[in-house]
Amino acid sequence: MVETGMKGVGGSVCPSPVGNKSPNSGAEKSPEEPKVQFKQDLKSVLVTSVLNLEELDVDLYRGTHHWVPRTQRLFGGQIVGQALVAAAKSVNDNLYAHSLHCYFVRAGDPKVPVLYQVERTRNGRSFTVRSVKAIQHGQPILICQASFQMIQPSPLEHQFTMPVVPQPEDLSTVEELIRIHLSKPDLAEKLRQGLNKLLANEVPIEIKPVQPKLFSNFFKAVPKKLFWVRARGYIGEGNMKLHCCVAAYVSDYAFLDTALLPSPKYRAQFSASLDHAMWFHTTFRSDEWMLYECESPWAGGCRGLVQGRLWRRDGVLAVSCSQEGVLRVKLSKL
Ligand SMILES: CC(C)(COP(=O)(O)OP(=O)(O)OC[C@H]1O[C@@H](n2cnc3c(N)ncnc32)[C@H](O)[C@@H]1OP(=O)(O)O)[C@@H](O)C(=O)NCCC(=O)NCCSC(=O)CCC(=O)O
Repeated sequence: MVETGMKGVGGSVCPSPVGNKSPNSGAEKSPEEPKVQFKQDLKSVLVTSVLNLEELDVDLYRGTHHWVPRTQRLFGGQIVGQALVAAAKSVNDNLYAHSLHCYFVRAGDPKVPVLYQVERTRNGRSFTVRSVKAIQHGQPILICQASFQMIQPSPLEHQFTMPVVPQPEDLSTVEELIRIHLSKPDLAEKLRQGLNKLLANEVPIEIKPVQPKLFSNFFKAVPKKLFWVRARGYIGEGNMKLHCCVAAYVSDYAFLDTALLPSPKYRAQFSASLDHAMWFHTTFRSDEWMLYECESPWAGGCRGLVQGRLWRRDGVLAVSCSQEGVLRVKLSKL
């Protein structure tokens, strides 16, 4: 088990009802991840800092920020991840998050920490529910309900099939793709500045787009994108509660802009997630590559709906997500 310093977010791996049976096991085996030395040495900042909440009182925690988006409002994934950490601290070790539902009701202020107040809504025989309020300046910025369940195997099991895509070893990271763009001598200066800003970002997530073209948002496309994603640094096996909190962080990144893909002539003037829901199906490692399959079935009324699936690379559906966001757009000059 990983030593996280996170009381209550420890525990063993969750053998969930959907189980650990890999659709790919016994058939084609995924190539083993090469042991990259720095990844083993460098513990994920998500574990050491972002999700390492300070306990102020019973069911009251304080969280600080690591990376703040250029919008200068707190990253939604950080707030959801921290809220889930706070909720998980108040449940028994034999209970695992299976879902959460959140509303982002105010922009988070990066200048001050966030307080997380947990209400023990109900303890049941199988299911336990917690409500968490994330507070800044005396007012809620996020309300979150998280539900936990004890391990209950069931004969009822099915899942969709994971899309067939190139393996992460055969794809470039976002940073590598940006450097390729930057090496082009005819690159517009404004775009160069924007790309350099992106490179300077210290997002604790690594991404390898399956369709790199779509990440530039210049091409009209169906509202669907796929990318491999993992937390930067080492987290390790064994702490499933922590991996769920990291997945909550990761799942909000580059999610909502899936709704912009069919309309490349517009760019978002104001975009923010309004709500976020997640369902955790089985065990996974958030510091290992997972395929994020994002699609947007609908956009309208200055809002976009996005749905996502996080696949383990052995073909197991690990997490499902949904989000609606506000999207106020203007004609793009590029
Ligand atoms: C969504 C809102 C903004 C609610 O919208 P409201 O319109 O009620 O709020 P508001 O404060 O009155 O307005 C917010 C901004 O929208 C503008 N605005 C409001 N109504 C408008 C209208 N009808 N037409 C044009 N603009 C309008 C306001 O002028 C203001 O712009 P100005 O600001 O220019 O004055 C709020 O609930 C909120 O901030 N929630 C938190 C959302 C959030 O932070 N989510 C997580 C981060 S998002 C994220 O992490 C995604 C990450 C990713 O995609 O990678």
